[in-house]
Amino acid sequence: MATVLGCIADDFTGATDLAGLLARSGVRVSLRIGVPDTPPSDTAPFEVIALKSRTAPVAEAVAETGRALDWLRAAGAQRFFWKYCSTFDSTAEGNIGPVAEALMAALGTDQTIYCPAFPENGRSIYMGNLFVGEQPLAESPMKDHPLTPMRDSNLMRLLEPQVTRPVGLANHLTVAQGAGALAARLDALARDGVAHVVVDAVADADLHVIAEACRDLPLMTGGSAVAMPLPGLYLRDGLLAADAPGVTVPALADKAVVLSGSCSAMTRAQVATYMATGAPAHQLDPLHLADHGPEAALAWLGAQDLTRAPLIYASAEPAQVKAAQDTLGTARAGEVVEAALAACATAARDAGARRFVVAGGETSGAVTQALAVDRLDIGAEIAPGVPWTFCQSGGHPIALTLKSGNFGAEDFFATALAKLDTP
Ligand SMILES: Nc1ncnc2c1ncn2[C@@H]1O[C@H](COP(=O)(O)OP(=O)(O)O)[C@@H](O)[C@H]1O
Ligand SMILES: O=C(O)[C@@H](O)C(=O)COP(=O)(O)O
Repeated sequence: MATVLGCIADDFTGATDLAGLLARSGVRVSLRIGVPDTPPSDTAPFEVIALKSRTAPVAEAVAETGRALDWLRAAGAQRFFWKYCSTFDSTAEGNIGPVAEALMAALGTDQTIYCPAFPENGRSIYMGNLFVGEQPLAESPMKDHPLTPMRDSNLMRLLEPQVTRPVGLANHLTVAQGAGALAARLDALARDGVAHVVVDAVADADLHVIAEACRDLPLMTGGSAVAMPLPGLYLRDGLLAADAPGVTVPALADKAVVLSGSCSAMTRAQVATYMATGAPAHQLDPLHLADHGPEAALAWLGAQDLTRAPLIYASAEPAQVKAAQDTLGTARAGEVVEAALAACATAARDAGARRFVVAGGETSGAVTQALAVDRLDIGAEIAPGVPWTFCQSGGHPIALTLKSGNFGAEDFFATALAKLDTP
């Protein structure tokens, strides 16, 4: 089926987040890991390409996104969505703005919108300022993010240094008046030459207004939530067949593994909660891994009953992470952990595991690559923004969930595994 909306996401967990919200509609969503080497075939109405471009050099991110755009156009898409983090993770150089401008140039469009709001996960925008729960972005834990510390909460000020053309705002007073008022505001801003429009949203109802007003723009940009109403609107517009088939959940053996490389506060709580259920667990120590490799972890895993879904985790308190980073360097500490979790993933698969719960964005990249997964079908959501996905690895059908560090409730791991049996 020709693709109706072509989406490009700047990281893997963000891509499954977007795909999961689109799949709430029941319409088939397909997610490609990286830009496919082959021309489009067996395409879905919603195609998402997951890139690992959030912190890549700007030129690299722009080039990779351009390749993704070309592939999605070949798949038939005429409308496009650029997905970045709901906390607007970026630096003064990019990559949100430069990629958006490059996409706009390629699509020949003079205006796009920016809406990272995700009310279900506590992200809202008012008068152009982004909030995480009740805290302005710059006062939230995101101020200390290791790669993209967010030290300003104002999206216009964050975006301005990243783009060459004027930035403006469509504020909540306009959005509250409905799609017609928002469309009129966007037109007025376009007449004034404003290319980049931040749009306020504090609730899902605002996202519906925005999607309604912007659904025919060549390019929309934002977090996952503003794309969520699009399938329903496209169905209404006749762009999508109502009987578009959903994803078929494969029959999977119940052997499972949980792999956690995220050190976020929420993931640490999820690790503790899962261990409290009595699940077998093994902690990775980056210093040990740097000297001896993952053999001890692999030996532990090899002795486990995979029907009990053992947990292997490196998740640690900030002081422990800092100690490992001080000794090994930040990059090396991350690499040894990611390599070990990747090795555990393939070992678990070879031992019969068919269900994988993975916590952490970088971790998800490492595990997905090790499992040589190139395409995911999107299934049921476990928590807002975290779906089960289905794919092939090593000739076997497997289920994989890639959880962003900040997402999910404390019982996420057990809930995820239970959900596969009760769709
Ligand atoms: N104990 C640890 N010490 C140092 N680095 C760690 C430790 N545990 C995990 N890491 C690394 O921290 C990074 C966590 O990033 P990521 O997987 O993206 O999680 P999140 O989504 O929470 O940001 C990974 O590179 C991981 O390998
Ligand atoms: O929009 C979001 O918050 C997520 O989809 C996302 O991008 C997550 O990134 P990580 O926290 O780095 O996994």
